Amino acid sequence: MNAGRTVSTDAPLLVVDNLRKSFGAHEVLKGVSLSVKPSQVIGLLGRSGSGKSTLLRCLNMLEVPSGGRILLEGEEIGFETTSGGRRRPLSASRLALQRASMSMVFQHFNLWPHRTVLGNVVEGPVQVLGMAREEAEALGLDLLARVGLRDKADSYPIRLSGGQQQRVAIARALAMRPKIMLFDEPTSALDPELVGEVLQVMLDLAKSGTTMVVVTHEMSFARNACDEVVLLEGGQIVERGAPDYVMTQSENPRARQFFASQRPENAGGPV
Ligand SMILES: Nc1ncnc2c1ncn2[C@@H]1O[C@H](COP(=O)(O)OP(=O)(O)OP(=O)(O)O)[C@@H](O)[C@H]1O
Repeated sequence: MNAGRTVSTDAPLLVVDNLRKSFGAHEVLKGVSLSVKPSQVIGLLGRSGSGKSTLLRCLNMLEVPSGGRILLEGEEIGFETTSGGRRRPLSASRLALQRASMSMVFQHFNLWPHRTVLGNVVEGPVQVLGMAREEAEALGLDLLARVGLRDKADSYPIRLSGGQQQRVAIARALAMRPKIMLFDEPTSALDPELVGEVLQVMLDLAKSGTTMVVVTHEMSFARNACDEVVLLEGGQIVERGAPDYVMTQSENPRARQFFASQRPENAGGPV
């Protein structure tokens, strides 16, 4: 257990079962299985090209898996079973609702430049969830306060630093009231001096019980915020477990090699 939180012992919120993904002849995910419990924070680690982003993108169907299943609270993501027992892809509108329950924060924040910060945060709840604008704005202001940007509500993204823009993107993702937050290397496009403020927001979310799956190269964050880290290599999970164990005690040669290759200043200490 990390970040001073209690992870629920409930049934898994998310189950990934034998997930496969190929791009043409290139098999990128070769049967990945994992589960995420409510309030758990899972770190996906591994070398460049090991399949971390592809795995995350498959979770909410930004990439359609080639095989396997993903279940959120027992409901299959992206597919439904007809009354005749046939499995078929979900309609676009139902898929949009499922996606909303697994909000994603990307490396590049992609805020709408012509909308204010608050406008960026409220658009999803209004358009996708059908929330009344007034309610969405109240929620948006609360979430902006949570990421330390309440005073920027009326600013336009261009006036904000990269770190601030990424914090807006986190508020925007939270506004969908997701069951799980997915983070795809949320700090890797930032100047080094802006990384800490984003990691701190993520650490606060972790402490407050947000269920999170995080692809990261930030070893200190993985160590301090994650309940479990999963090491991917060549599209397969080669090690998993508590961060301290996986990062410093595992006897698995691939894990030892991977963590030995990480920069020392990135391998421990505060976020
Ligand atoms: N849309 C795509 N079409 C073809 N190949 C892809 C596509 N997306 C990813 N790949 C390939 O899948 C492999 C895994 O990529 P992925 O981005 O999942 O790795 P990663 O572990 O997240 O790497 P990084 O840390 O560099 O982001 C790579 O060889 C990549 O080129």
